[in-house]
Amino acid sequence: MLEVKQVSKLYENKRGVHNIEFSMSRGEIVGFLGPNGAGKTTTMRMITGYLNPTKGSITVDGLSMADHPRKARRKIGYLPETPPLYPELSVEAYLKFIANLRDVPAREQKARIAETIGKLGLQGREKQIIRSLSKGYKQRVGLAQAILHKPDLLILDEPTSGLDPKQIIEIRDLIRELGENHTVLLSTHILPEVNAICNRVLIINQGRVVLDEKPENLGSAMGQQFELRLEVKGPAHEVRTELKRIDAVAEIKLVNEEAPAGLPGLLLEEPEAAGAGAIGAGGEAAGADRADAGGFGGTAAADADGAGDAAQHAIAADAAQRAAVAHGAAGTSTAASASTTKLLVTAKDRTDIREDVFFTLARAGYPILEMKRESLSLEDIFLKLTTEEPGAAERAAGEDEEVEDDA
Ligand SMILES: Nc1ncnc2c1ncn2[C@@H]1O[C@H](COP(=O)(O)OP(=O)(O)OP(=O)(O)O)[C@@H](O)[C@H]1O
Repeated sequence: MLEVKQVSKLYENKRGVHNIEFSMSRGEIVGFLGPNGAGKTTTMRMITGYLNPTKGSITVDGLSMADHPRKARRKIGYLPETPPLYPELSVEAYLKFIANLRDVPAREQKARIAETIGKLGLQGREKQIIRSLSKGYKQRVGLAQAILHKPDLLILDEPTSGLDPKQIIEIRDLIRELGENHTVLLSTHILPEVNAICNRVLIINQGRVVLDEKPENLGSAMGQQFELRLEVKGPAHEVRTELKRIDAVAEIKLVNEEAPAGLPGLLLEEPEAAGAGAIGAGGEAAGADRADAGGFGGTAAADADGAGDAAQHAIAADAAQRAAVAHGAAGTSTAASASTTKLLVTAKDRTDIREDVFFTLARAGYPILEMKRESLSLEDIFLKLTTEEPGAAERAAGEDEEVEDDA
């Protein structure tokens, strides 16, 4: 549907976009993300034919934007950041104007406008002057002008920017509906919006595409391991021993959720020395030994300033839990939490270990209270990919490309 090949746009100040390349298939809804000034609007304006690329080619449904701009633009509906509305016109008069502008045949215009008004929920507002509409309704009119000529491809530049939460939900629902019949490229700063509507994510930073993935593949694209967060009813050492039997398990960490504020989710390796026998023989004593020995393999967090105290606290808490279990306090509410172990289990080679974990712990008689696959949030990924040394792109652009003025 859309092919963007090695497209660059260089402005006088050398900013712009550099060798952007991606394609979109029919029916896709692609979220286009990037920090301010990354190049989203520049890219969208080139795709819609409002700006000429300095180099590279753009084709829409096989039509080159450079060679057949009029025909190619007819296939595109564009909602710029600020919708091009005429505030003095009524909704109906404005859409009639747009229908003429976009060569909608005169005999079809009335029905087409009525259909579009229905689709965008603008019934009852046909005669209303655009100036008097709320921002959400103005945005609906903006979307109406973008789809009136029945384009295949919709380019929407921050369509929910400046709307209140209710309007955001309404416009999002509309976009999702439009996505059933259109291919959509949608720029936004609202990351949950991408999770809510898009089936692909494109991240641009300093004028370059830095990620192009389906949401479900984001974790592995970022080199994320297969990790499970578990809450198991059973003593830590035994649970850990059972999990170690699984070949595909690479690492098991106990999760301390009682760390002081500022050190959330500190992870502690359980010391090998604390054997099941010792606990069975006298939980309190075994726990106390562990605390004294301070034997834990900390993560980076545990090495941080002040983490030593947190680790001691965690080990003492764990010792108390074990003591409670050993003293037969099971059945009380304290004991219920005391017999629960929280762990983070990492698999070898990104193997899906969920079934193995389930059956292993079930066979051993340790019920899993909660099992959750860890996943990187889009926010984490966005920050990771877009936090770069400022000016790097400009320097790179200056090295290999010539400067051109805005078209
Ligand atoms: N007409 C122009 N002349 C010179 N530089 C420009 C022009 N338009 C954009 N730029 C520069 O090109 C870069 C990309 O801008 P663009 O507006 O495409 O970013 P964006 O990702 O849409 O940002 P935002 O999220 O803030 O809307 C920026 O550094 C911007 O300053």
